[in-house]
Amino acid sequence: MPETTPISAEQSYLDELLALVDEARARLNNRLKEVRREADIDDPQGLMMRDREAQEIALRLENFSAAEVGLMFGRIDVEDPEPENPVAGEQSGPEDGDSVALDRRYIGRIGLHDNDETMRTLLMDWRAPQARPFYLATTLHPEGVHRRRHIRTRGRAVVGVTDEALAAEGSSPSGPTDVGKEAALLEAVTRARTPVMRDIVETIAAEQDSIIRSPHRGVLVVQGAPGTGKTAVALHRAAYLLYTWREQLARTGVLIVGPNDRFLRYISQVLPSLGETGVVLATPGTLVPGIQARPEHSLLAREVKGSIEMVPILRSAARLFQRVPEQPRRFRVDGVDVDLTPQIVRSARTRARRSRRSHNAARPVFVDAAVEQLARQMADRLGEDPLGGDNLLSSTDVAQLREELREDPNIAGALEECWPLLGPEDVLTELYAHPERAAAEYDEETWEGLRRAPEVTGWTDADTPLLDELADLLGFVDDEEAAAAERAEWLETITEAQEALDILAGSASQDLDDGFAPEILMAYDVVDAEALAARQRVRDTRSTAQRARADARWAFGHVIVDEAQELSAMAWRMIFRRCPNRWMTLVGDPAQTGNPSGVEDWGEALSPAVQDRWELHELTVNYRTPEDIAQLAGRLLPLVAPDQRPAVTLRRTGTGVRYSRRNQLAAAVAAAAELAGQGLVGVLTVDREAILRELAAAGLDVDSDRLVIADVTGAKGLEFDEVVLVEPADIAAASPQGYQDLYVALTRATQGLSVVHDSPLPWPES
Ligand SMILES: Nc1ncnc2c1ncn2[C@@H]1O[C@H](COP(=O)(O)OP(=O)(O)OP(=O)(O)O)[C@@H](O)[C@H]1O
Repeated sequence: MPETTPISAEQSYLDELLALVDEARARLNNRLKEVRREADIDDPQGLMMRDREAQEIALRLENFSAAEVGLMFGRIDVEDPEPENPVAGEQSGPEDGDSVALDRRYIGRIGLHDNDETMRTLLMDWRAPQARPFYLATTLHPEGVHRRRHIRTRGRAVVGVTDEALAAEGSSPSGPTDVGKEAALLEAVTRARTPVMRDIVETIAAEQDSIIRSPHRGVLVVQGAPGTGKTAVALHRAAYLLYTWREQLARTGVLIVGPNDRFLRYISQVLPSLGETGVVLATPGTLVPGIQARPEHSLLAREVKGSIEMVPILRSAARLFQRVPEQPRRFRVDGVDVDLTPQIVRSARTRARRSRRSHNAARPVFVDAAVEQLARQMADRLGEDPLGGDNLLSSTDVAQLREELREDPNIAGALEECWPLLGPEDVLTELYAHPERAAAEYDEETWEGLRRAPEVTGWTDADTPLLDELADLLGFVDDEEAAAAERAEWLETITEAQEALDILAGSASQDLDDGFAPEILMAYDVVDAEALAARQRVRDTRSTAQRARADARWAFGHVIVDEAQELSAMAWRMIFRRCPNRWMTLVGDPAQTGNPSGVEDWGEALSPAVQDRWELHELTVNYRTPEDIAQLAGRLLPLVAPDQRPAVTLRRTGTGVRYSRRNQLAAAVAAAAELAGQGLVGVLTVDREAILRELAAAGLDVDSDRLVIADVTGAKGLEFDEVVLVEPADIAAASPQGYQDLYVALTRATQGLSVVHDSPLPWPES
């Protein structure tokens, strides 16, 4: 009999768990095959249910695959009066001598139960409340944990265990603390980086855990220096909330907003639960359905368009479409002249504006008021009593006149010119063509920020919040109209389906004549137009995330914003519109604000939406940058955030800070790649295109996914093993937020930093 070691014991346990996973996976695969076989095209309802089931199974299979690596990573023996898995022979007692029962809990990426009727927990999901002591226990505050074990695995093999004695067993508060945790942590933070972020479930720190599991149902702001785990915490909180509030959030969805597409790709696979159907990942530029925004490069445009001043400017831009003609216009209706006078339009406009409805919703008020006055004018002319008595027309006659006026296309056209049905893009296009009209009270610089050459089309991410604001200001076409449109679309679909079937039926006989096997099932054999249309409809039964993404007015159950310091006042309004319940987690660092209209002060940014009803949490430990690089970045702190204290750096050393001349760039990048090995190199510069060309010409593989060449905006929130910083003085000088950008650039490296420059270094001497 080979001797049982802790590693072999844990290996047997892991084997048991993996067998369960394999079994569950086989069952799911079989069920998936069955579901696909059972699909009955004639039963739209059944089809929908099966589609859903297939989707769910696929998701669970994915979750199993994602959780398989590092399935279990920890174990605690913790005091529990009713242990589910009692620790055999260990009824150790505290000092007062009472015996205390211990429960052995294995902690992992997912939860697993025994298959029998006991449903005994074999593996505790890290998000379960009972797993929490694993993260919180320290020698000083053991939280009832007597022993904690960190289990390291590679593939399906256990490769190491580290034990810590926390309470009892002779541990003393003066003894070494958290050694196992530190070993696991050091291994995690020094690991080579890949283009996608890893989860931190094995080593979540207590200060991070309290944010992840915070029961706060309002706005939670998480602030911390670069590398303190803000992104990690935000994503793990999303996973935790999805686990804890599954029902509610599956229906309402969770929105996660990040600064750019590369960042969204970087975080998209951190946790399997983020792949759930209720999670929408978006940048502020993609939040308005149907708009594909490109980045806004003009600093002035970003500053002007992000400012809260845009609210009155947009309002007046929309009002400019509510026009009063200078001259009366005469129309002939039923042989009678009617004059649409400036007074009539002005008074109808006042009535509509006073209704306090949005522009489009107030349009019927405007039309009714104008028609009413035109009808009165017409009645005066038609029904005038030659003897000077009361008007001869009855109220029914006047009502009739109103209808005639309303249906007269010339009058309808004239009223449409005075108060048109508007879309956000109409108004913004007009505003950018003539900013001096709507922003008459502002200066030339503001107009410059708004103006756009007529040949430019499409929108930037600074325009998206304005389009969203306008959608609110103008109002959506009213719901009844929307329902009518949907009905019309539905009928059209049925007609199209019938036509498609007719064509199919025609070509099928052709095909059969051409010698096609008669047993090939033709669409018209199995489905008629109604059923086909119905099928399309059930196919359109989209997931929560799909529906939320397509609906500009979707109210998400929870909203998470990463790099929240980048949001302008207008972007905040857009985000808050999507979260009427104000249950949000906002993570960011004002010292890294690159957007000239971004956040300098949380209170100022949030007060318009929540006053002072928000909670601030701070993260204090930097897990990313080695000490030498952190110290260099720290020299900028007095310039970018004088009130902020630098984070405690977890890592003492990396590969160091190196300096070289500008003409040595290619060599510096090659050396960085050598040092990074399998890891990532980030080249950060103000001129991405030029550097890309230069490095390609020097023979470097610029297409490699291990080499990222980016400006600072494109590197926000990301990290690289080695960073090559090109001409830091240029970054500092490129914008009013140049030092903030430089601070971001200096804090991206997990191992080493290479500074390539001819210009003097822009940071203060130490
Ligand atoms: N408890 C932890 N255990 C192991 N690694 C951690 C832990 N917390 C954070 N990290 C790692 O530290 C790195 C930095 O984390 P993250 O990107 O979340 O920081 P951040 O505060 O968002 O940084 P920035 O402000 O630069 O965007 C990541 O690689 C993350 O996985």
